[in-house]
Amino acid sequence: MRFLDDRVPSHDLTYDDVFMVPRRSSVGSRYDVDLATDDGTGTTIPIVVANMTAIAGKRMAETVARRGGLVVIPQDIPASVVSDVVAFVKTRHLVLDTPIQLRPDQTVAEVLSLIPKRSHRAAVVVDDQHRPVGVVLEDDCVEVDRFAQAHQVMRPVEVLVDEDTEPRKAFDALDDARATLAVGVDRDGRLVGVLTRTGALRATLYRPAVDDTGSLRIAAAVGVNGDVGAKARALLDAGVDCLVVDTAHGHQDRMVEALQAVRALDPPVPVVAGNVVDADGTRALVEAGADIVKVGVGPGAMCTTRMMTGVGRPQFSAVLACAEAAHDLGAHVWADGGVRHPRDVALALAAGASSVMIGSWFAGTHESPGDLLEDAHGRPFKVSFGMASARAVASRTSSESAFDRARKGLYEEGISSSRMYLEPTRPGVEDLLDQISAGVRSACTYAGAATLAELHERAVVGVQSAAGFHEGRPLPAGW
Ligand SMILES: NC(=O)C1=CN([C@@H]2O[C@H](COP(=O)(O)OP(=O)(O)OC[C@H]3O[C@@H](n4cnc5c(N)ncnc54)[C@H](OP(=O)(O)O)[C@@H]3O)[C@@H](O)[C@H]2O)C=CC1
Ligand SMILES: Nc1nc2c(ncn2[C@@H]2O[C@H](COP(=O)(O)O)[C@@H](O)[C@H]2O)c(=O)[nH]1
Ligand SMILES: [K+]
Repeated sequence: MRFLDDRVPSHDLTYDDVFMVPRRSSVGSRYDVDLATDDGTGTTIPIVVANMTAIAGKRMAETVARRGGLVVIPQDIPASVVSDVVAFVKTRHLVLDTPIQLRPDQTVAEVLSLIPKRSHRAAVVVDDQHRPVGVVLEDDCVEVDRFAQAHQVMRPVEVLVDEDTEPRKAFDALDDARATLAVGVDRDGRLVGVLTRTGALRATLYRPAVDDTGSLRIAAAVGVNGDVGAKARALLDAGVDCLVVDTAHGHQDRMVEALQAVRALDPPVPVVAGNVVDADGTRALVEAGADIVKVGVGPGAMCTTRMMTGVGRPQFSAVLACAEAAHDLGAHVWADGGVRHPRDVALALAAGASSVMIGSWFAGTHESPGDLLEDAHGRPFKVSFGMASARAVASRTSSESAFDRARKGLYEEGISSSRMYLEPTRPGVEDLLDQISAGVRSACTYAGAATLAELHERAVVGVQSAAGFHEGRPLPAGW
């Protein structure tokens, strides 16, 4: 990446401060761009979901890995639960989505509480042999007695496909039948998964992030406190594909010791560590054993660190400086936090990040772990909170004494409760991934890049005023 007309700015920059200029391109189509990363994580799109309890759970993990990204399970989750989550993700189908399954006698009240867990807004009713006997769509439950049972409201399975059916054939079958959901079964007729038309289309556009055995990939985080080696060992035994050693201030002795403990295990997976914002911090973590350095202090939507401490660095400059230092040592960086638009992802990649970590934006989706709530105007939202918020600290320290908990509770650097509204036209994380990958593919062709490495190499970035940023915003309601 270079700055436009080689004018290197004298101050640090955020994503909003910068823009990319188009360059002569020989990349004829946005579909010719390969979004795979080269950082050893095996991802085929440069998106990592942040290790935040309100965001990264098993449903998020399977959905994002199926589209080629990676989800980091937070450090606060008990090891036995992480083990279950990894086992769940590793057994997911690469094309079919995991449906909500109902017994025929489950009530409509239960159905309505479960359906919002899926952006396809449906559930499959199975018999005691696990064979599908019907499908319930949300519309089937309108003005129905809450104690009615699933078998009374379900509709017949309109499109039944073999689990190995080509996505395109499933798409055509759905189109012919004007049906919403194809139900996939194994050779014994037992339910394996479901597919919508959009799901079939996505199966042809994305490549899942899979391990050597063809199972979906997943990452998990450890903090820097306690027996880091033992915790990392447990995560490796559970089968995680990437270890993230995570703390607010990554450039500290305790992090270096934690990385040494992890390295002593000779982990067969990439090790990520952070967070830092400058070349010194990056070099310290790479020298202590990190393959990938996580960059960003303060840009996160739930983060109050900059307001509390004055510490941090505008994220575009932080990524640029850390990526340069990491590349010199043969390592990589993830740009962590502060992403609000697809353009921010493109700019972080242009600055040299191999992947971009997103948290809060994905909190407002069907796949985040929280319950779907509605505000007074009926707008759906989920509650999100920061990992250094009083709420997260209280849960992380629940086994400690009341005194220690109260003491730690004094140091909060995150928001404990925020509403993340679902975008009406993009309520699922896959809708957001579509939007982001479309934006990044397009950015690559504007830069004349067929890969992410070429984007970093070819990008020409200029610095703009607030008016410049403002001009780029769409004006759907005129002015
Ligand atoms: N990217 C960002 O800007 C930030 C991210 N976070 C996220 O919040 C989560 C919790 O992280 P964290 O608060 O580090 O908690 P951790 O549980 O990881 O503990 C951090 C350890 O580092 C010590 N420490 C020393 N200086 C600091 C400091 N300035 N801030 C925080 N800890 C410090 C703490 O000791 P003691 O408590 O005794 O001081 C504690 O032992 C992580 O997921 C982290 O990524 C949090 C803040 C900023
Ligand atoms: N200072 C804090 N930073 C936090 C907290 N919780 C998470 N984070 C950081 O934010 C990113 C995600 O950024 P987003 O803009 O996509 O939400 C995450 O990976 C952490 O580095 C917090 O409580 N305080
Ligand atoms: K912030």
